[in-house]
Order: sequence, then C-alpha cells, then structure tokens
Amino acid sequence: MTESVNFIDLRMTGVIPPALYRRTETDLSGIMAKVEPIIVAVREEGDAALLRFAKAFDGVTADSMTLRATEEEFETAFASFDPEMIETLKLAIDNIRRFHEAQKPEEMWMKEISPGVWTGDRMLPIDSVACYVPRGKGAFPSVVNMTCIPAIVAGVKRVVIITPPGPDGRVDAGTLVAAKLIGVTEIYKCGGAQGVAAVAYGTPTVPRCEKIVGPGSPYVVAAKRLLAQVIDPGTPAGPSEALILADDSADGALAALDLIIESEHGPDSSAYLVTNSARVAEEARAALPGYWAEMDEKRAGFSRAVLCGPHGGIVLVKDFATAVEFVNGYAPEHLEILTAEPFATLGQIRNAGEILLGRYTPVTLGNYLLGPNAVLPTNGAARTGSPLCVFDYMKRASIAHVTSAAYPALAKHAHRFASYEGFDGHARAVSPLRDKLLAK
Ligand SMILES: NC(=O)c1ccc[n+]([C@@H]2O[C@H](COP(=O)([O-])OP(=O)(O)OC[C@H]3O[C@@H](n4cnc5c(N)ncnc54)[C@H](O)[C@@H]3O)[C@@H](O)[C@H]2O)c1
Ligand SMILES: N[C@H](CO)Cc1c[nH]c[nH+]1
Ligand SMILES: [Zn+2]
Repeated sequence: MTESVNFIDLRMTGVIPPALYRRTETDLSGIMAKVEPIIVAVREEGDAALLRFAKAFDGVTADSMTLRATEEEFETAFASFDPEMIETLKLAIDNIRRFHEAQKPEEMWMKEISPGVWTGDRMLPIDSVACYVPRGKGAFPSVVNMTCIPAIVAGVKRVVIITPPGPDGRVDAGTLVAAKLIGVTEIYKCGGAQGVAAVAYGTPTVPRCEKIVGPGSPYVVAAKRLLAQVIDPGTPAGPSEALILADDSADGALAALDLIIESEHGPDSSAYLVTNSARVAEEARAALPGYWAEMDEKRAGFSRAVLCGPHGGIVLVKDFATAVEFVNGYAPEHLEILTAEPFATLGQIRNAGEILLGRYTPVTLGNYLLGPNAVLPTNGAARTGSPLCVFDYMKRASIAHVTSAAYPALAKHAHRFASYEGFDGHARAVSPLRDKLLAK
C-alpha cells in the first residue's frame, strides 16, 4: 500500500474548511427501501421471517437454529472461554457498574419552591429494553457491557439482547459470557432490521420491548428510523470516530498510535489528529506507516482507508486556539487530549461525547473498561446529545402538591390565566365553585 496519510496544513489560514467536519455520508434511502419489506415480513410472519433472514443475511447454514440462546450455548461458551479474558471482563463490568451506580439519580426529590408549593421529580425505570449487539464487523462483548449494565443499574425489569447469529447458528461466545456475568440471560439471535422489527412488534419467541439501544449497521439505523413510532429508538450511535488534540508538549508517535484506535473500526469511521505543533504532526505522519505494517491486515486496511481518505488524517493549525475551535466545531464522539495541562484544556472544550485527559488515558481504555459509557453521540450529535447513561433507561414524572393554605392565591392567578387562554373548564375548576365543594 502506498497511500499516504491525509496531511492538512492550515497554518496559513485561520479558517477551518467546513468539509473537514463531515463524516461518511451514509445515504440511507436505498437501505430504507430494502428494510421496509423486512419489517413487514417480521410483523406478518414473526419467527419464520427471522429464521429466513438469518439464513439470507447472516449466512446461517445450521439445519436448525433456536431463536433464543440456549443454556447449552451459555455453558459451551464459558467452557471454551479464556479464563484471563473472564478476569478482564469482570474488571470492566465492575468499573462500568460503579460508574453508572454513581450516576443513578435519587428515586425522588421534592422541594418547597414557594410557601405551600411542593414540587419535585420521581424517577422510574422503563419496563423493558432490547440491547442491540452488532456482530457484522466483529464481536462486541464491550457493547453488551455498555448497553446492559446501565439498564440493570437503572432497575429495568426485562433486559434482553438481540444480536446476529454466526453461520453456526450460535451467538458469539464473548457476548454470551459477558451477558451471563452481568446477569442477562435472554439473548435472541436476530440482527439487522429484522431484529429491530422483532422487538418493536414482538414475535411468538421474541418479546416486544419498550426501547432499543446500541449501535448497529445502516440496516439497524434505517429500521430504528422507520419504527420510531412503534419502539423508542434511543440515541443514534453511528460509525466510531475520534479526535486527538495535541500541543507541542506531545509525542507525535504516541499521538499517531492513538489516532489509529478508532480509525480501525471500518472504512466508514473518522479520525483526526489536530495540533498546532509541526513537530508533533511530522512525527505522527512518520510513525503511521510503521504501525500499519505491524497491524492485522484487515484493521490496518480500515485505518488506512480512513486516515488517507476524506474523513481522517492530520490537521496542522496555526495556533492552539484554532485547534480547540476545530474540536468544538467537529463535536467528536471521543476526544483525547494530549497537552501539557489537559485539565486546563478541558475548560475550553464545549462539544465532545467523551473527553479523555492525558497520555495515560488513551481511547482504548475508555472503549472498554474505565466506567463511562462508550456508546456515544456520533456525527456531530455531541453538540446537543450525551453518552448512553442510566437516564436513558429511566423516565421522569414531575410531582407537585399544594397545601390548603397556599391554594387560594394560586387559584386566583390560575383562574386569570385560564380565562385569558379561553379555557372555561380550566377556569371553573379553580373558581368559587371549587371552594364550595372543598368546604363540604
Ligand atoms: N458506538 C459504539 O459504541 C460502537 C461500538 C461498536 C461498533 N460501532 C459501530 O456499529 C456498526 C456495527 O456494524 P456491524 O456491521 O458490525 O453491525 P451489524 O452486526 O448490525 O450488521 C450485520 C447485520 O446487518 C444486516 N445486513 C447485512 N447485509 C444486509 C443486506 N444486504 N440486507 C439486509 N440486511 C443486511 C444483517 O441483518 C446482519 O445481521 C459500525 O458502524 C461500528 O463502527 C459502534
Ligand atoms: N469505539 C467504540 C465506540 O465508539 C467502542 C468499541 C468497542 N470495541 C472497540 N471499540
Ligand atoms: Zn473503538
């Protein structure tokens, strides 16, 4: 491979070309057209359609496949699983659980906001959630952890996993082991659009769920959009992306090592190193080919496609303020800060899904085991959106109580308001008519 990394030198201009903020544009219109009949088939034929699509799209060749993972599958997965990897999963699960427990709100709060007026919020878990675990481009026990643990911490009664089966008709072993360690035992072998439709409508085997969370292929994204009136589609999480922000204190070779992390997910990912240091930029440029040469061929291919293509590379800017402007304009999913004073830099960042501070906090740690959720807003959604968290599995009801002493003054104002808006029934409910009934 002779491609060279995309090197964007903006030192002569303070202007960041808007094209640099773009991610891969997945035109979903063609996919939507393919997904519609899949959804109809699942709604009308249920399990039979799921089994047919497993053969067609997941290459299942097994003669018979149960749609729900069996106890035997869990046991086989555990028996063949590397014990050291179980240790690692346990460490990740512990940290992720502790983070989300710390994040969990009080079940209820109430405050007297004016004399006799008590108001607050009550938080309750949703009844059921389907956690989508992708399998097309790899195995993702990490997604099991990130989607199921906050659900359990939130107190969701029914947590199920849906995931594409392998050609052998079985669930990926890492997914089975992580699920069991967390305490999730309902896993259904349906991926893509058919999986989303199954939990949206329910089938004889797959339960209907209130909400679906987790990243997936464009088929999953399209199905979530089409079924948004039937199932809560949660925050969309698209192709992975990261920015590495470095100043002149950074080691360019280290920055390059971390630039590769999210670029290896797939050719649809995005990743930039942005720096005001020509030395850091040049060191990173020089280091990349050596790293790619040492990597797994498929992953190196994805990384090269990203960093030598239109959605990745090295951006060299004239000063650090412009580098920060680039970060805030881009609103990355993951941001790693490699500066002399990362906590001082943090104060300048307004838009990022996850902010990792310093050279000992690479994106890889955040992806797997620090605790904060790695299912994050992508494609600039971090401007307004937040990481997946316990709140995504809970709903909030406002609560209020008025004392008899506080009622008369409030009723007078509410009556005036209702009359102004022309709501006679509203007004009568706080009129002297009520006073008479209250006095009975
Ligand atoms: N944000 C995160 O936390 C995170 C984590 C991991 C992965 N990701 C992203 O999630 C995505 C996962 O991609 P994946 O491919 O592994 O997902 P996937 O497992 O959902 O894709 C496979 C499914 O796509 C469907 N499909 C494939 N070809 C089809 C066709 N021709 N017609 C109809 N359906 C078809 C099938 O149902 C199949 O089961 C990637 O973009 C990755 O970057 C994000
Ligand atoms: N980078 C993904 C989130 O954007 C998380 C992940 C899982 N495995 C590897 N990476
Ligand atoms: Zn990753």
